[in-house]
Amino acid sequence: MWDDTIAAIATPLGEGGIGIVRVSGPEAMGIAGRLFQSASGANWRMKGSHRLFRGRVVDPANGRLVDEILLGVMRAPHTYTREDVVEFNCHGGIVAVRRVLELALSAGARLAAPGEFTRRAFLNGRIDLAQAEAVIDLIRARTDTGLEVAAGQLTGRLSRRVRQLQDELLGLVARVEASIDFPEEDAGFNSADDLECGLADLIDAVARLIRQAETGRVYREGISTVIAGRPNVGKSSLLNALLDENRAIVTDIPGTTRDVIEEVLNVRGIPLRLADTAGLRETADKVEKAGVERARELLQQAELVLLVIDAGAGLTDADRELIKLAGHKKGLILINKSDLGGAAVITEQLREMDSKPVLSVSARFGTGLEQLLDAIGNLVLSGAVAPAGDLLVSNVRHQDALKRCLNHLKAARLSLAGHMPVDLAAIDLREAWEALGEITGTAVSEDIIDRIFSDFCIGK
Ligand SMILES: Nc1nc2c(c(=O)[nH]1)N(C=O)[C@@H](CNc1ccc(C(=O)N[C@@H](CCC(=O)O)C(=O)O)cc1)CN2
Ligand SMILES: Nc1nc2c(ncn2[C@@H]2O[C@H](COP(=O)(O)OP(=O)(O)OP(=O)(O)O)[C@@H](O)[C@H]2O)c(=O)[nH]1
Ligand SMILES: [Mg+2]
Repeated sequence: MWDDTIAAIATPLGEGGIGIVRVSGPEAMGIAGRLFQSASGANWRMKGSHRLFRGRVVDPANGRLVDEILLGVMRAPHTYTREDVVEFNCHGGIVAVRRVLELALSAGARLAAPGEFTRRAFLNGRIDLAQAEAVIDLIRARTDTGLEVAAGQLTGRLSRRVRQLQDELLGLVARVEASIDFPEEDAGFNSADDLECGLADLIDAVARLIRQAETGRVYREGISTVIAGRPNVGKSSLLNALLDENRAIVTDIPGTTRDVIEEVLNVRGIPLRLADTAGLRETADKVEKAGVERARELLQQAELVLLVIDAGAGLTDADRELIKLAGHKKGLILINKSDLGGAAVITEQLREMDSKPVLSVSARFGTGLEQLLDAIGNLVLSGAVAPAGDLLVSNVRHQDALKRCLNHLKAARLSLAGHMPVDLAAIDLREAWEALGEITGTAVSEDIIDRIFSDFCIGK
């Protein structure tokens, strides 16, 4: 437990219905006592936990009324942080909420660091590290599916599975170590076979989680997608049609888009991070040139490319070059303006080039867009081994720990199969166990904890 008390604004700054200042720590009740006057006059400090009291916040320095509020009172240990917590539910607005925070700070609280409430929940043992990370994933989720994956991890689903694997692993370690201590009793082949079986099962289980992790990551982080192509082919029109709003400027003048325009689109539960870019061409215009450079960079970085071709213009040499440029990338070729005709010829020409899957669309008339969304979903989740409702590892840090775990398990299997000294296998199994512990936070450095929580927002 900590001896200091932290405070922060827990709601977004701006005009809103309610704004909350949250205070946690041993002095939380004392601070509320100095600032809050209950409307009923009753002594709120004596009345149970998890209650709301109506009253006002008064500046103790001058006795001036600051706001009429509801005070939430939650007593340790059954709180978010496991410490005493009070929440000032103020009228939403920048001034009232800031003033109440300032008063809490002058009454003895310290401004909370990003993620510090959740960090205390972790360090005080209410949640483990994977659950703490799920809190931020939940806040950042951009689709229902992303939310579902995060919410599952918040309830400790992933943590339970990891602990289960750790237990099985400890069982194996115990048996291996027993054979070190009493080698003569372990002469029988059966127990060695048993051990290898148990190890093989564990390897399968961990490998499965790793295979599914890619799907989890996609739901959590989304897919960076670039809409690229020659000028005037209808890239911005396509962005607008997909978003169903006039987000980007569309004109019939080639070179209209200069800056990158980014929006997130929910495609079958996957957050598609779409970037509309400047049409790719050589140009003397300084501004357009800068835009073209950014477009090229994005084309290199993006995970998915939607390469747009103008059906009315036919397949040009510049199109062919772009197709080659994007050759190694995951993506689709979209023949836009299919309402003008000519798409069939281009499709045939593209088939000869043996490039990416081809779809005909018309951004202007909205045709082919459903097929486009399906194709993107299939492409992104191709090889997906799990539906979203399954337990999915979605965090790269967890994925990385699982991979190291798997490597140690395989090393242990090798040394057992090669009849190496069993101590070697025991060491690898222990390290595999520790790699799993990094996920739940039982074996993790202060550095990693710092890095995880510094990514949170203030007040969480
Ligand atoms: N006003 C408010 N809303 C909020 C939060 C909050 O802290 N305050 N939360 C967070 O920011 C989230 C809710 N999460 C929470 C999780 C656990 C506990 C808690 O008190 N847990 C106790 C059990 C309390 C009980 O049921 O008696 C415990 O686990 O011991 C509170 C909030 C979202 N909404
Ligand atoms: N007939 C037809 N015209 C379209 C279609 N999509 C876009 N256009 C027209 O094509 C022109 C260019 O559209 P934009 O969306 O600005 O093209 P762009 O690729 O973003 O162009 P730059 O930003 O200059 O690279 C506009 O006049 C659009 O109305 C379509 O599906 N059919
Ligand atoms: Mg454009």
